[in-house]
Amino acid sequence: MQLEVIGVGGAGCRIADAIRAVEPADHSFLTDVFVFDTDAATLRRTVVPESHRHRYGQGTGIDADDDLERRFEMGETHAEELLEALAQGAPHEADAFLVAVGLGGATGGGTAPALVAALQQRYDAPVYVLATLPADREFDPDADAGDTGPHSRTTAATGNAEPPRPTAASNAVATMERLEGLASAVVCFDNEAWLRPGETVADARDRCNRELAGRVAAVFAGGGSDGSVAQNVIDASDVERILGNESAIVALGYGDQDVETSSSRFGLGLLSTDRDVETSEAVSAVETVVRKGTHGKLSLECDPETAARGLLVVGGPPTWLNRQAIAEGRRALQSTVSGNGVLGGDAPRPDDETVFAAVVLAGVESERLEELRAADRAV
Ligand SMILES: Nc1nc2c(ncn2[C@@H]2O[C@H](COP(=O)(O)OP(=O)(O)OP(=O)(O)O)[C@@H](O)[C@H]2O)c(=O)[nH]1
Repeated sequence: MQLEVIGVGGAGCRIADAIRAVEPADHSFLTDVFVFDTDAATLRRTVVPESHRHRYGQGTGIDADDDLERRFEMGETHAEELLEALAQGAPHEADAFLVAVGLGGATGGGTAPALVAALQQRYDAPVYVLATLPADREFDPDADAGDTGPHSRTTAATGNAEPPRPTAASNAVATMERLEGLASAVVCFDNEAWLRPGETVADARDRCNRELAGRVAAVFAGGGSDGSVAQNVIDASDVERILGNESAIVALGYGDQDVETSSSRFGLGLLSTDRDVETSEAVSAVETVVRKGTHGKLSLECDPETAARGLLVVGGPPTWLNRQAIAEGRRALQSTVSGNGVLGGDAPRPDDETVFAAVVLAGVESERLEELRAADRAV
């Protein structure tokens, strides 16, 4: 499918950049990647072409004000301008939009609701939101036991200082509420669960963004590449069926395993040939990655059994994609989620040396969102 990615605010721009970086050369799935921010420096740091960067809101005074309510108004004022900026690309060719944003701040969280509403109105394609949730240590001085000292925002590892964001939980909750009923679905990535003890978001963000971008690519870039055809292509309408159009909360799972795809007849790598793959090892690899994808670390911690719908994409070198094992993986996912809407597909990647499973759990219930609401109420 063809996805149009729009990053808004600091986190959104960096995540959009990271998604662009993982687009496989032999399998493009992005119509365009745009980055929007009030901050020129953030835009400059992306590798997105200048034609696809847009600075907005300067000179209004609001860009210097971090009050989220005022930023919601600013979002509404500028939504049309942002849609116009998309005309530098080919938004009409997109099967879906993905608006990436870090919840907790004012810029991205303030702009995303109006931008999502405007995109929904202008285009027929679904508009998904990819949202990071703030970590406790950003707004709660006592949260991270691994900190280097009381109320410290500097880690011993890198010294990456960050100003606290006392309103991060409240901002995240307020933006989530606004997105309800506007976004087709909200894919969440919880920074709290992905930061290591003592790390700040600034320390961890490149690693987190790579992780998230890899999951996004694995889901949205389904299908074959380099002339190899998937047995079961996951297309835009499959993704739409699973993500829905009712602002479902979505968690992404991922598991992979390196596999040997060639063998050397003389032991020195002089004559390397495609290796025969035993059925049992292919089955075992698929089983392993599906298990990791479903029960390993999710982008948002939740009980997979609360999911209303699920999607499984298994990819890798074609000889490793055992059809029966993939079908069995889909059945296993079906028996895990509570609803009965589960789809599965394969993504042959002849040049890869990794078998992977990407899992989408849609309509999940997550305690983390409840924790953020509680933190908001406690302010
Ligand atoms: N995963 C991830 N999270 C990030 C990143 N940068 C920031 N965040 C998170 O996103 C939240 C919002 O940060 P930004 O995106 O920089 O904020 P903004 O939308 O530009 O808004 P302001 O800085 O308040 O103007 C933070 O509270 C962090 O939780 C990033 O690169 N990756």
